[in-house]
Amino acid sequence: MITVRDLRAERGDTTVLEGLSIRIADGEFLVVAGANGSGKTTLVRQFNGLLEPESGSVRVDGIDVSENPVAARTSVGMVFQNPRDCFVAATVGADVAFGPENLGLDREEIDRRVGAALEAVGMADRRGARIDRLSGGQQARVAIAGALAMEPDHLVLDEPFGGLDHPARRSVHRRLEALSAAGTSVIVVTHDLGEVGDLADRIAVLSGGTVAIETDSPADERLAKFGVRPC
Ligand SMILES: Nc1ncnc2c1ncn2[C@@H]1O[C@H](COP(=O)(O)OP(=O)(O)OP(=O)(O)O)[C@@H](O)[C@H]1O
Repeated sequence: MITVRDLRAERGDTTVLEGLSIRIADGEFLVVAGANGSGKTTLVRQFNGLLEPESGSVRVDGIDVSENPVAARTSVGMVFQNPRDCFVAATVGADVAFGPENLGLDREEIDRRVGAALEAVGMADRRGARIDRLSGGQQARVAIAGALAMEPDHLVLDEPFGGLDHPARRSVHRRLEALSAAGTSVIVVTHDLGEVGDLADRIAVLSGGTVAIETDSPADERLAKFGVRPC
């Protein structure tokens, strides 16, 4: 469970979020939507301590993120908008294996996780490929595979599907759906609901620094008023 209470967050000298509270249950598939600049990235980066609240609290599985960011980073996996900055190895397989290796898992388990994660993003046949020779969309898929291979309790994806073609998107969506059904909370940030809206248990729309509306339907007519494209 991720619990945000009365969060106030600033970027530079601007207050981006104020009085924001939300609970994300284990196994919930939550879409965080809202117009550009509404604070979606600012919110989710609090979940693993990349940003800290000015006031209020963020707790992951009962542990305050400010007090124990290491615990939060272990249990909250995150895929960023610009994956290019996040690669740590030269080849696809080595990069996806990096996280599981740091968890101290044995080689067999690491291989299983890397194989399953690359399969989920349609890159199983590119394990030995050099990352700097991949297209932007392929790099985005490797970044998603890296987070999947960690098998975190909570998985946050911030605008992850932009560069992905339709088969890759569908495959990743299926994997996210399965993870959520198995108890992982999945949080997807977007301003364009597309197909992901149909997967969501809940869509939370940020506006005015807080959660302006919550709905379980991507067809909810109120969404358009907040700069969210329904499909
Ligand atoms: N490093 C920064 N320094 C100052 N202001 C920032 C910084 N990063 C973001 N902001 C501002 O904070 C506000 C919220 O940004 P944030 O990235 O959280 O919004 P978002 O909803 O994720 O936007 P988008 O849909 O464009 O990705 C914006 O007004 C933005 O200009």
